[in-house]
Amino acid sequence: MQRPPANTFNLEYLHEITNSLDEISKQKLKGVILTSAIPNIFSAGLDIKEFYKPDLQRLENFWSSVQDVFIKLLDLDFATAAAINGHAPAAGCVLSLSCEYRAMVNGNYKIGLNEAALGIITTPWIQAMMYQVIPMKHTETALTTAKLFDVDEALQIGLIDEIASNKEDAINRCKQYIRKFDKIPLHARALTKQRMRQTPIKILREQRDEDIRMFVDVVMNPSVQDNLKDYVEKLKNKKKK
Ligand SMILES: CC/C=C\C/C=C\C/C=C\C/C=C/C(=O)SCCNC(=O)CCNC(=O)[C@H](O)C(C)(C)COP(=O)(O)OP(=O)(O)OC[C@H]1O[C@@H](n2cnc3c(N)ncnc32)[C@H](O)[C@@H]1OP(=O)(O)O
Repeated sequence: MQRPPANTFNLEYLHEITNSLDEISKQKLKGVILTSAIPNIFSAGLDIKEFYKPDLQRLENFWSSVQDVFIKLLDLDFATAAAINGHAPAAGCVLSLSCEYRAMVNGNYKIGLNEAALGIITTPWIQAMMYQVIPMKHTETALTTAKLFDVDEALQIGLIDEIASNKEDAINRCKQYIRKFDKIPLHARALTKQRMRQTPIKILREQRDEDIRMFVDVVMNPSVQDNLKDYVEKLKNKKKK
């Protein structure tokens, strides 16, 4: 990913990712590694500008495009791994959860689902992605407290699989993970993976319209917009301090 300054997902970038995923799906790949070309930031999640004082039509398109990306990512036949070379809050974390394996570079980085701190809530399919990786009880506490884990905590709780010394090491560990499937028939691997992930995939496929409606309702709530205003201000003012 290379969308400076923070690899945030806006509508256009989501379309680019969808197109890339469509393109790679046609190829006979062994696996895919997601990483960032931006030092210290894997992805800062959704672009807050998309849902602070939004245009309604664009907001609906935006969430529908978020759904497209994650339906495709969760469903990829081949192995997926994330070399997390920096912060991965919110949708940055969700992106890594869509992969089967996560190696995170050691450093003063945070990963987790902090949506509640913005006054928004995680959708059921995102919750399912989290509790398929870490236990339900930890998921509930992490989501309700908007917990961002440091690298050691993330390993301890199982949110990441390994700690890497740098980006290259993280990518190598991802490659090693992908090589594990060299002798496994692709079809069996893909079907097993898709069955294991059927909860978020099913919710995404069968409740798309309802999910968009809930997203729009939550985001357009005046108190949520007030929270987002404060959050955007806080992000802007960080630099001035
Ligand atoms: C039933 C369900 C119904 C409804 C559901 C509702 C919602 C859907 C739920 C969940 C989906 C996911 C949501 C999200 O992803 S929301 C986004 C959350 N992201 C964050 O909170 C991260 C915010 N950013 C940071 O904390 C820091 O930037 C970070 C630690 C990542 C990096 O810090 P660093 O000091 O290295 O850089 P900064 O100077 O802070 O940032 C650089 C630059 O980037 C801008 N920035 C950062 N993050 C965002 C963002 N998410 N959106 C837009 N812009 C962002 C930041 O302002 C700086 O800009 P500039 O000053 O112009 O350089």
